[in-house]
Amino acid sequence: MPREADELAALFGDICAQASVPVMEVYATDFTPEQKADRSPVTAADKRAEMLILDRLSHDLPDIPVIAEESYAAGVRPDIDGDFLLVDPVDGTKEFINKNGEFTINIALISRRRPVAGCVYAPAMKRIYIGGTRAWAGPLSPGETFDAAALEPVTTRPVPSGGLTAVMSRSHADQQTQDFADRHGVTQKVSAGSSLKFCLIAEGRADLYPRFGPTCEWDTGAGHGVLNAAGGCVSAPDGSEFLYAKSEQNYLNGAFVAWATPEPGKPQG
Ligand SMILES: Nc1ncnc2c1ncn2[C@@H]1O[C@H](COP(=O)(O)O)[C@@H](OP(=O)(O)O)[C@H]1O
Ligand SMILES: [Mg+2]
Repeated sequence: MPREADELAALFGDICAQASVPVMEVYATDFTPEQKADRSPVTAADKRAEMLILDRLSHDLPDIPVIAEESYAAGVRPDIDGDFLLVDPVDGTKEFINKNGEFTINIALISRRRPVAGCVYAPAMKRIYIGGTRAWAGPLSPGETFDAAALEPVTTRPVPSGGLTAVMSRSHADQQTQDFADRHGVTQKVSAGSSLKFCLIAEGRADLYPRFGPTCEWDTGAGHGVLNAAGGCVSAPDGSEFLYAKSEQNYLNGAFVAWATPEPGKPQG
């Protein structure tokens, strides 16, 4: 469904743009974070943006079930038996709370256990990424109308002769991740919050993103979709496929590595 994937990515862009309004309203206040049952933080922004996104999706794509971070935490668990949507209304909640701007709004479509369309929007950084058959990125201020025609195509970069740049979690970096980078020719390490890490590779500003700490499918689906469309891939550290729809393990991901190349660990010359 090539064209459809691009249309869906643009639809997700439009919905993320709209969802940025409540997110940035809360961001501008002295909000108080709460703790979820798993002790991870949540704010009014996550809840308000997720309600808006779910409203739009139920109207625009009524037949596709949705797994959304906050609803899932509250016990909403639709049966998945085919295509489904993943929603993370504020990925990088810690970055949101720390007010460093590195948080994103994420929507992805998963088909046959793989992302086929996605949008990652970083409203505080005023940048949006969408991916379907190809990937595009561009400036977008919170509350501005989304216009797919205003975006530029983005692609991953060939291996730089000076060594690889790895992008890693700002809040969840660990020794295993550092070791993987050191074993794979990384000469520069950059920290970033949220799904922006996939997007930095997608637009040719980094070469890999190793992640050994836990994430959930809604944290990765949209960024993974953008990266695939830009010419990269995501795999398990041993090179095996990184798949979605892991309902039996509560959509929890295992370790993965995002690469700038279409095959894991095979840098282009
Ligand atoms: N113990 C844990 N279990 C599941 N996911 C975790 C986790 N610790 C961190 N994460 C995930 O890592 C994401 C943040 O990644 P990063 O540190 O790269 O920005 C979080 O997204 P949220 O901020 O949406 O909760 C959260 O889902
Ligand atoms: Mg998240």
